[in-house]
Order: sequence, then C-alpha cells, then structure tokens
Amino acid sequence: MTTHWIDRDVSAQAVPVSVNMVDRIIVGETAPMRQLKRMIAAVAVSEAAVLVRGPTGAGKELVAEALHRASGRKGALIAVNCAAIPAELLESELFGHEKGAFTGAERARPGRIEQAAGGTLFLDEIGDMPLALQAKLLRVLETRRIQRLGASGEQTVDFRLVTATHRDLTAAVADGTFRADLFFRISVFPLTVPSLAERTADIPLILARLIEDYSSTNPAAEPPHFDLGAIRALSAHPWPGNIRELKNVLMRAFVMLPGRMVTARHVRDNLLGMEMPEPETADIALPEPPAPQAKGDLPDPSQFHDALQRLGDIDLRGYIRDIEVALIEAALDKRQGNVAQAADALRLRRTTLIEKMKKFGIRRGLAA
Ligand SMILES: Nc1ncnc2c1ncn2[C@@H]1O[C@H](COP(=O)(O)OP(=O)(O)OP(=O)(O)O)[C@@H](O)[C@H]1O
Repeated sequence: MTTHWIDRDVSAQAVPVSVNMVDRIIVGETAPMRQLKRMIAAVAVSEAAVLVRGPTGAGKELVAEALHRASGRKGALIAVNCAAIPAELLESELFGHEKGAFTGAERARPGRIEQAAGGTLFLDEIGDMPLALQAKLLRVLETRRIQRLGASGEQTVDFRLVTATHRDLTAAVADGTFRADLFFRISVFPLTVPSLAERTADIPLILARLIEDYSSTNPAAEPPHFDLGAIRALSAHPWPGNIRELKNVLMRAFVMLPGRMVTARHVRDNLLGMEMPEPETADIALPEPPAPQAKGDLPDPSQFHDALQRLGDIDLRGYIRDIEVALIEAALDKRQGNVAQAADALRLRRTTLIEKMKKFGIRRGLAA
C-alpha cells in the first residue's frame, strides 16, 4: 500500500486508508492514544520490525492486529504466545517439522513462521523465549530462511515481525536472559501502549465499543447504561489489569445490571466490590434530604438518577423544597439560630435566607 500519513488535524479531507483502518481497530482519542495510532499508521507500511511494549491487558495484541491490517500485506496474521507454550514445544511450533522428525511426528507440519509467509508473525511475550531459541530466531531474522525440524534443506520465508512484551527487555539484556543482538533486531521501531490509568478519558469510548462488540455476539443481552457518576467512579479506579479488567467489569454489569442505569454506587459495590445489587423492583425511596456537616459529605447526585430510574415519577418541586428546608434548618441549628452566620455558611445573602425562611415557614432564628 502506498500510503502517506497525513495528520487528521492538518487535513481532515485527506485521511489515508491506514489511519482510518487503525482508528476502527483501536479505540481512543486521548493524546497518548492519538500519538500511538499515528505511529502505527506511519510504520505499518514499512518492513520495520516493531516491538510493542506496555502493561498486561493494555491492548498490545490489538496493536499487532492494527499494524497487520494497515500494512496491506496479503498473508495472515499469525500470533504465538511464547509464554503459553512449553519451551520444549516452542521450537517445533515456530519452525514446523518433517514426518518422523521426533517420536510422535507422524505427519509433516508447517511451523507458525511458515504460516506467516506474506503476512505478519506476532510473537507475544518474546521476553519469555528460551535463550537457545532466541539464537535460532535471530538467524531466521538475518537470513529470512527457515529449516523445519528433521528437514535437510531450508526455505525462504517473507514475513513481517511484530513482537510484544510486558517485561523490561533492556533489564533482561543486562541480566543475560535476553540476547542483546536479538533485542536490537526486533526493536527497530518500538511502540508503547499506555496503561488505561493514563487515558481514563477514553473510558466512555472504550465502553461503547465493548458494549457494541458484546451485543453483536449476544443479541439477547440487555446492555447496561452508565451515568456520569459511574464514569467518574470507573475513572478513579487504578485498573491494574487495564482494558482486560474493564472488559470483565462490563461483563459483570451485563450479568448483574442488565438494561439498568449503572451509578457510582453500583460501580463501587457491585462491579468492583462484587456485592449483588438490589433488584430493580425493590421499593427504594429517594435518599433522605441531607443534613451534611461538610461539603464533602453531600450525597453524590448520581444516586438520585438511580432512585428515579426505579421510582418513575417524582414531585420535583416538593422534593427540592424538602432538601432546601433540611439544609437551611441544619445550618441554623449549627449556628444556634444565627441567621447571618447561617446565610454565610449557605453562600446566600442574609435577606435571601430570610425570604426563604418566611416562604418555608422556618421560625428558628426569626424574631416572633
Ligand atoms: N483500545 C481498545 N479498544 C477496545 N478494546 C480494546 C482496546 N485495547 C484492548 N482492547 C481489548 O482488551 C483486551 C486485552 O487486549 P490485548 O489482548 O490486546 O492486551 P495485551 O496487552 O496484548 O495483553 P497481554 O499483555 O496479557 O498479552 C482484548 O480483548 C482487546 O480486544
């Protein structure tokens, strides 16, 4: 593909195919994600080996997929998780084998490198590859030739290499568990996927995509909805498991709160805290009008949202009047009926407070 990258900010009309493609695969509009997507689109069309770094569950495999799809390469994307395959099997998995190469090799089998011909080979958790195999991989990268186990000859394979790791490979090189020459071969173009905690502003967009994906494979499932308080509560979570953890939280919401409005309290108690939520039909009243001591103790307005969902209709003026009365009485009580001090505490002019007290029939603090 002969794509030149053009910044969307610079030319909204001339968005190249690869940028669109990457945008469709990877969700996120925060600055680190836009930067990452620009780099993916730029490097996808080259032959450069890409090393994707980032914490677990942050989307490294998705970056490999975006690189492959935007590369225009006709072959397949072949993924191998080096940490998930026992060391003694990894070599035949990667290189393949001829019939009779070892006990149990009843048929010849192409390896994953061969299968990636014309496409992309994605080696996940490359930091876990045994040293002996690292030497063999290095040779393949230098010669672009492979030899199946038990074969007499070699064959040339054209593939694009993308690797990923959540480990610090420079530290692994320093302590001798990763070959320095291989490190330089695979990290021609290093990319770093930011943790979810570094891009919490993307949570609504990512949730929308995850809900869409889940709903398309589970059409009978009723998607939960997230109110502003819920989004704030999700954004305050540290997300050590990144997007994979967010996905789990969403699955819980589908199961525990189908079709419901998810609030901050649901996030804390049911989705992160794992308590079973109250059934939607429960006879739950609006929260008591508050009598707070400090601003930080005021109830989170998102709980009104939840209560309203269940109650349906509500006398808004009457309820807001009750809250005003409760707060004014509390302020007066705290200041032994001193109207001027209570007005200060409520950020009202004294005359406004007196008007309200007359309107609501609050007598404390007023001369008879
Ligand atoms: N930006 C994103 N938008 C939507 N879904 C995403 C995004 N990034 C990751 N995901 C989803 O989150 C899950 C974890 O992503 P992925 O497997 O790519 O992470 P990883 O960094 O490769 O994890 P590991 O380190 O465990 O291999 C996947 O289901 C993936 O589809």
